[in-house]
Amino acid sequence: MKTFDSLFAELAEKAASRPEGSGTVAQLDAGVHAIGKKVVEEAAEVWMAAEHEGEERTAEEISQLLYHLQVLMLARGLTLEDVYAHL
Ligand SMILES: N=c1c2ncn([C@@H]3O[C@H](COP(=O)(O)OP(=O)(O)OP(=O)(O)O)[C@@H](O)[C@H]3O)c2ncn1[C@@H]1O[C@H](COP(=O)(O)O)[C@@H](O)[C@H]1O
Repeated sequence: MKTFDSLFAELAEKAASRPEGSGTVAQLDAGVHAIGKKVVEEAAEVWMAAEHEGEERTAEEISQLLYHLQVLMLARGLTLEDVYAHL
């Protein structure tokens, strides 16, 4: 099963190798402003799912929020250690 750390490693590799058709590369090219909007959008979807939908939908929305947070980290050149230092 994919984990937060293994997804980040996968996304970092995509950012470096820039494979054709990668949504992550497209997001990174769109920039911090666009990625930030996706983070806010996904956060709202997490909130709505948690209030009005079931566990499965809520978990799915949370996974999407985690993904977009990781893309934002990469766009800003942050590592997992940079974030974990504050946990
Ligand atoms: N885990 C994810 C992931 N979670 C969410 N997303 C993106 O976030 C979107 C979800 O947003 P919504 O559900 O709001 O759908 P939407 O509004 O129709 O999406 P958009 O039109 O805004 O793209 C999806 O369409 C994906 O673009 C993800 N995109 C990629 N991954 C994983 O990241 C890795 C690299 O992916 P690529 O860079 O695409 O190869 C792979 O392992 C993927 O499984």
